[in-house]
Amino acid sequence: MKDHRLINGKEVQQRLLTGLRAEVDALAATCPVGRLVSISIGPSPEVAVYVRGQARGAVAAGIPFDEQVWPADISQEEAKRRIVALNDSRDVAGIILQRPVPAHIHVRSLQSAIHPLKDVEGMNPASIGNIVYNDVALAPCTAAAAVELLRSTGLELKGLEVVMIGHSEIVGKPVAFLLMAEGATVTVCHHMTRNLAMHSRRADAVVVAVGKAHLIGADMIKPGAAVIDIGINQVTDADGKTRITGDVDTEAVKEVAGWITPVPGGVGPVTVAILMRNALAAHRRQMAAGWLDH
Ligand SMILES: NC(=O)C1=CN([C@@H]2O[C@H](COP(=O)(O)OP(=O)(O)OC[C@H]3O[C@@H](n4cnc5c(N)ncnc54)[C@H](OP(=O)(O)O)[C@@H]3O)[C@@H](O)[C@H]2O)C=CC1
Ligand SMILES: Nc1nc(=O)c2c([nH]1)NC[C@@H]1CN(c3ccc(C(=O)N[C@@H](CCC(=O)O)C(=O)O)cc3)C=[N+]21
Repeated sequence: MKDHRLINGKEVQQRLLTGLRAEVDALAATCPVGRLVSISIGPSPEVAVYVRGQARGAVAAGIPFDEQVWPADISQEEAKRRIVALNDSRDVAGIILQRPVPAHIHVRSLQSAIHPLKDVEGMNPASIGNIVYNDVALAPCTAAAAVELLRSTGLELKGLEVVMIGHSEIVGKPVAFLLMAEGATVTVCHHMTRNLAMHSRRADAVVVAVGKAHLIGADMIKPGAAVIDIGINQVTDADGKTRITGDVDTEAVKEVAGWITPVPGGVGPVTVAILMRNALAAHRRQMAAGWLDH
């Protein structure tokens, strides 16, 4: 039997991608969407899983996907030069720089080199700044995915008491800003928070992005609350097999929560769909700015 407490991220992904496909197809005759360029620097297994998902999502959305893997020993200057060339290419709709990058690369400097109109991850400081002004069309993908999943519960976001656990630049902070823009009351917790459970137990919705398996147990969640689990952790079972799990003890929390996103099959697939939505939004902004003939 289907468990209605478990939110199906794949279904949300498909719904988003189907809608995008219609919009992308409608543009094909007048001003077709350019390619989405994925940049990985050196090989990385974490990134490979994500990029595979992106390539599949791009096919479903009808957006050309250009997967580039730059040498692990590329210099900062050469990487920046290549990004600037992509900024200037008319047939590039968007650029995503996959993290992590090798230690000698200054990731923030490279993110700043991506033009804000092509910044599909919303990680350029100018893009992050837009979010503070409630201009949320190009928000960091994972943060936007968490909000989309919360929306899919049907809960009224206005006035919702949300606890965000984790305050990184790529996830926790943007989630807090996006939810504030929706009218939620947001508490942000992190590793210096004195009593995490005291905060999380009060919340109508808990969003978790920490990177610690089983951080959130059933005693930390108010009955009926929504739980959005962003964490990705590799764990080894008793039989020696490795698998991916989130930050939430899903089996236990599902007994008290009203809704919960599983890992895998929750936030991850929706993140991919949001990246495609951002690519289309970037394309439309370039059209509006007069960068493309149409
Ligand atoms: N599904 C997806 O699309 C994505 C998933 N992820 C996953 O989400 C997780 C978080 O990623 P990211 O934000 O980049 O990670 P970071 O390591 O940058 O941030 C982790 C955050 O958790 C906080 N924290 C650490 N320990 C605790 C604790 N015991 N209690 C409360 N807060 C704590 C840290 O606070 P402080 O800084 O104060 O130490 C920090 O703000 C990871 O598992 C990552 O793999 C990330 C990106 C995309
Ligand atoms: N600049 C940047 N932005 C990111 O957002 C970013 C990044 N770099 N580097 C790597 C991490 C990781 N990440 C994932 C997103 C989706 C899945 C995903 O779709 N996972 C599937 C599982 C896929 C499978 O196992 O084949 C799921 O959860 O169901 C996984 C991982 C984004 N990250």
